[in-house]
Amino acid sequence: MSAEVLSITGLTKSYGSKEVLRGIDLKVNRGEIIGYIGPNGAGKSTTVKLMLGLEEGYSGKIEIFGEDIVGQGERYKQRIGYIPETSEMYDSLTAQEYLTFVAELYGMDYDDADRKAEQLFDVFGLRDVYHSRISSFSKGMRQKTLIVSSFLHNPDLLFLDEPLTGLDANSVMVFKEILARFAAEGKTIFYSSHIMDVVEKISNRIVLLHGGHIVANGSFEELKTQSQAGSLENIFNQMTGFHEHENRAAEFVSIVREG
Ligand SMILES: Nc1ncnc2c1ncn2[C@@H]1O[C@H](COP(=O)(O)OP(=O)(O)OP(=O)(O)O)[C@@H](O)[C@H]1O
Repeated sequence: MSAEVLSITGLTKSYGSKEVLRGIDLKVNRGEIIGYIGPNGAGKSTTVKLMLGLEEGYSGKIEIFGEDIVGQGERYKQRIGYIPETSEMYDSLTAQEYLTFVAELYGMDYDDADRKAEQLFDVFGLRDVYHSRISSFSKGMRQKTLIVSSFLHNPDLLFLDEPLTGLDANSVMVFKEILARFAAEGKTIFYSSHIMDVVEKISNRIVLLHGGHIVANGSFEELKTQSQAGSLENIFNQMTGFHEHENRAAEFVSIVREG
């Protein structure tokens, strides 16, 4: 497999008159963990949805596994795993029904998917609820189900949008280790999150989207040197021009108190 897994050139996307992406260029290689960050509404999910073919109507070029996604049909998606930001799960299904259903969509054999899903559930301590309905699951259990569903077919490229939502501290440790091991094996991970200390630690490269443009693209060490800030949180504040957290907080508190 060639080193370049993902290439975005001159990507623009608008919703009505609102220009969300204003010309994005990005190349991602095999085995990289890219921390894709930016303020709320910056267009992170939009970028991911365009790459997955879930949103249409863009200009520019998106190549995945060396080919333009236009004209690839559904084929390239079989090699992709996706944890969406918010997900509509089929609550009335059991975990077993849901996971085997998703796996079959990815072309897996039912029995293989069933055996593997149950084993993966067991790793997360969920074997006892493999046959329970998703509607009875806690937030963390649902998230673990999504994690299992995104990895079940052994994808080469993963788009993970806030994947730690609802996970307890022990499960977070397991999941971070899983990502590091997969990246070392050559899987490529596109990781979108607002939890800056995790992004700082797990990413080989951090890409910051702001105002429709990529305003930073480098390792944490490189960004730290460029911006003279100590943490990714500070780099984020600085590069997005945000210096007023104290004023905003004081205003909020005062309105609540007086209103
Ligand atoms: N289907 C849609 N129709 C109209 N506007 C949309 C649509 N989807 C997204 N947007 C707008 O595009 C912008 C980018 O949204 P997007 O969800 O990509 O941001 P994000 O960076 O993922 O934000 P967050 O950090 O809050 O998840 C927002 O202003 C949003 O309102």
